[in-house]
Amino acid sequence: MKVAALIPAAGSGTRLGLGPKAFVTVAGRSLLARSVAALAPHVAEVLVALPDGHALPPDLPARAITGGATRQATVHALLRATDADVVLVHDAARPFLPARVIAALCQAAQTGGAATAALPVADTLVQAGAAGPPQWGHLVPREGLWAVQTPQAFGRELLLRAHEAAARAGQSATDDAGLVARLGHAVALVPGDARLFKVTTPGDLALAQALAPVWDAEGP
Ligand SMILES: Nc1ccn([C@@H]2O[C@H](COP(=O)(O)OP(=O)(O)OP(=O)(O)O)[C@@H](O)[C@H]2O)c(=O)n1
Ligand SMILES: C[C@](O)(CO)[C@H](O)COP(=O)(O)O
Repeated sequence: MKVAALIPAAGSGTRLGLGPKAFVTVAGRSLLARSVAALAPHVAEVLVALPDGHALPPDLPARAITGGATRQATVHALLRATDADVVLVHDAARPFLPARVIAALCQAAQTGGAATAALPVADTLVQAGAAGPPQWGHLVPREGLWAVQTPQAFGRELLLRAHEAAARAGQSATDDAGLVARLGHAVALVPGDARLFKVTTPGDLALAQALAPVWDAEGP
């Protein structure tokens, strides 16, 4: 059973404001390098999608393709560039990836075909009111709600079928598990980790910079 890691790293990092986010460094190592290093020991190959005109740093154990205009298009291109049986799709923007989560996802995907890291929601959730400055609209019951992370793991053929169905229907999604669920296929929710937060804003980068010394000392 060949397992490949597919790393969408072709985003422009608009919300962070520091250019292509994959190359932003935390404690001397890029977000991309951190994600590749976490995944490489667990898979047969690592495939990275980069922004057009960018090359993979020479020392990374991975090969690269050019990504698409959206994360969904990027993952679709990654799927077409590998012959693996199982794929682990992981955002380069989530640099702190525990080995425990990788192992659990691979197991869940081999058992049921589709799985995602996720965490039960721990905050009170509110839907903001209509127009104007954000105000309390109404409470969203959090019981049974999970926040979806990556990695997400799938049989490659299943995920490719989900992407092709979405492309035919002109449907978009912010992740891959949602596309598979839209086919009616079960997706296991595998307990993720608070450290698997996505570096999206300057505040997230500050958090990553504070965590990196602890993470680098204890290892994944
Ligand atoms: N066309 C795109 C857009 C996003 N991504 C990747 O998808 C992951 C999650 O996306 P996000 O955190 O939104 O990254 P950006 O799109 O770069 O951020 P922003 O939306 O702020 O521009 C990132 O690893 C990003 O590189 C990608 O490969 N191709
Ligand atoms: C895939 C993802 O990380 C799951 O939570 C998330 O949907 C990515 O969203 P983004 O806006 O592309 O960062």
